[in-house]
Amino acid sequence: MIRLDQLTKVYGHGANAVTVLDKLDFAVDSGEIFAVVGPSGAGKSTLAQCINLLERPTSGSVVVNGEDLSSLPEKRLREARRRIGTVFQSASLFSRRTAAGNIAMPLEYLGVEPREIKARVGELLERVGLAHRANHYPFQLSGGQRQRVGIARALALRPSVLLSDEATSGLDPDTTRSVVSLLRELRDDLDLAVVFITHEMDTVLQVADSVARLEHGRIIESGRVVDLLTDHDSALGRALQPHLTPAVPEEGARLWEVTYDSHDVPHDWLQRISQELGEPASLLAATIQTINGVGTGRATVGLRSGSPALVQDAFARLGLRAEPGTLAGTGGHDTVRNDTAREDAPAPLEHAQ
Ligand SMILES: Nc1ncnc2c1ncn2[C@@H]1O[C@H](COP(=O)(O)OP(=O)(O)OP(=O)(O)O)[C@@H](O)[C@H]1O
Repeated sequence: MIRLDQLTKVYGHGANAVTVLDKLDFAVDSGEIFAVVGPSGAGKSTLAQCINLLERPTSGSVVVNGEDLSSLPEKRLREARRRIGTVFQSASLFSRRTAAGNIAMPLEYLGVEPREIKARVGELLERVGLAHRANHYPFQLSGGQRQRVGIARALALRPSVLLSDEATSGLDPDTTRSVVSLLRELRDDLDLAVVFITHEMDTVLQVADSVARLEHGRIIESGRVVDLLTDHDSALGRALQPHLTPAVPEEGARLWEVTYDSHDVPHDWLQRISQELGEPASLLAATIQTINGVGTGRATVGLRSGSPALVQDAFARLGLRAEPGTLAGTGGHDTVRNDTAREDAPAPLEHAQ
């Protein structure tokens, strides 16, 4: 497991000092994927460099399996760094080395026996599904395959922590899904603590067990993904939901924005709402998914019922929260970058597309 205690990074001195990371605290257990999301300039790259100790924190500590790595002298630090494997954006492979040659590099630096290197590299290629590409050079591999080589290289020294620094940024959606599913497999099979740094909200939902939002060097909200998604008051939970554009309801119907407000919502809730209110409920938009066995999501529903209190009570009895909606749609955002604008300024009805 990895723990950050009051991790702070200040660049510059005196009047020129800039606090880029400000007393960050979080812990990631073995077998857990913890995402850190944040807009450009939030401090994500600096955080990645402090976690793998390419940068020394100004204060605070990075503790891996109980040992404070940030206070180690340089020589011992080199050894301790092996406990953290890093996957970078675009894999950062050496173009003159084959896939196998890239994966072998950390082992070669350590002076591991060639026979042992060969066996370990073979095992790692197999592990990431690239045994048939061992002798291909990076330019002969797809973006997703290069990223798999990067992951295999990061695992070469059997780390207990895997740091993914924007590893899926720039990949197409299918490739992202396949890299994410590999990371989840590795989390389970190798019991890794994975720190997944990204600016892509969509990917967080696919990969993470927990998530923290970093802004201006501070964690402003964090929690288990499933808890955030079922917490109506969570800005991060809302930002994690895909954006929805509801269909236009039939005349006279009122829009309701419905969110899962409990871990225990029946699958047939729409039917039950219709039965309870004695009228058809039209589903105008919905994004519903199961995360760790818990149903989460949001929907836009059209209803003619007159009494808002009656409608809200009916939804509440099923573990759902209903608020009067607008045609501007519900939901979150593809990336962190644009969501402040959307949250602060929901489009009025007449501007709906
Ligand atoms: N060596 C440095 N000296 C001074 N300021 C720095 C240094 N490195 C980063 N910063 C500042 O720290 C802040 C955070 O930068 P960082 O690159 O960590 O953000 P980021 O979230 O990774 O952004 P992006 O997503 O755009 O890469 C920025 O304001 C940046 O200008």
